[in-house]
Amino acid sequence: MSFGSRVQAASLAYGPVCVGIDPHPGLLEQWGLEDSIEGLERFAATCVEAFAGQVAFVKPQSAFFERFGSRGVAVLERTIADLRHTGSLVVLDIKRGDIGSTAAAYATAYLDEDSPMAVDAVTVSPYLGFGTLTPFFATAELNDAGVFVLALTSNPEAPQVQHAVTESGRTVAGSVLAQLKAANEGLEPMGPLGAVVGATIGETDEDLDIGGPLLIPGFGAQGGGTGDLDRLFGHLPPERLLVSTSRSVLSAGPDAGALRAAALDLNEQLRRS
Ligand SMILES: O=C(O)c1cc(=O)[nH]c(=O)n1[C@@H]1O[C@H](COP(=O)(O)O)[C@@H](O)[C@H]1O
Repeated sequence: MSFGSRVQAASLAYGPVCVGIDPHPGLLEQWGLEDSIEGLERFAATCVEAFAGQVAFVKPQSAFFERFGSRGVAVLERTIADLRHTGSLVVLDIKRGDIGSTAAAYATAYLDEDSPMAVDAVTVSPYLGFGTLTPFFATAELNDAGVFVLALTSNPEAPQVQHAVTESGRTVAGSVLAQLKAANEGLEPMGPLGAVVGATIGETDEDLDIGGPLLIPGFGAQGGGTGDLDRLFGHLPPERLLVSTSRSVLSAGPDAGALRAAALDLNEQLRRS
């Protein structure tokens, strides 16, 4: 089943919420856990218990695992294995991007089903040139996986690069979005190539109708709300929108039931709005 079909099915079944698994030092403390490998293991296992098969999308943030070295990466690997094929799609947040030959190695590491770290989709950065992402797209296609390309990110520093105007007269973000749209063209119910567009970007004239999924961070802790979602994305099919939030759901922990309830409540709220 294509990634686009899987996104549509998961979103229709559960709603648009993508819960970020970000074992942030502040959250570990809030959950009464040590900022240690044992704390990380407990945090990740609780997230699996709370969210696996309960929400459409989960997005582990690799950085918070990598900071514990190889043992942290081993926890990430186990977390991915426990989350996959439960009904929830795993979007691994790695924001990788490099020259083509190295990009091919990253693509194999995360999108080849034979890899121990294989996931349903990854986040990538286009700032070495959109063409360097080709190995990610090719490996995704072979494995029915997806790729989310940074376009209009949620952080306040983003416009400096993303709003810059290119030789074509388009902005950098507009150029990324246009290339994704061209690559997704004709694919139903949507193509496998997504864009990252923050809920916090304010107004935009860019064409967000790329024929693929949008990963929408910045909802909750970074200030994005339902009004922003309606204004920016209300014209798009809802099953293409992955509303990503980490801290605002995770702060309901450490009880797995309370975490699950927070995610399900948010899905209800977004479905109604
Ligand atoms: O790709 C992302 O998920 C992402 C893109 C972006 O533009 N902004 C952004 O905050 N993120 C990630 O989304 C998560 C934000 O978490 P909260 O602000 O706690 O909801 C972090 O893991 C960020 O790395």
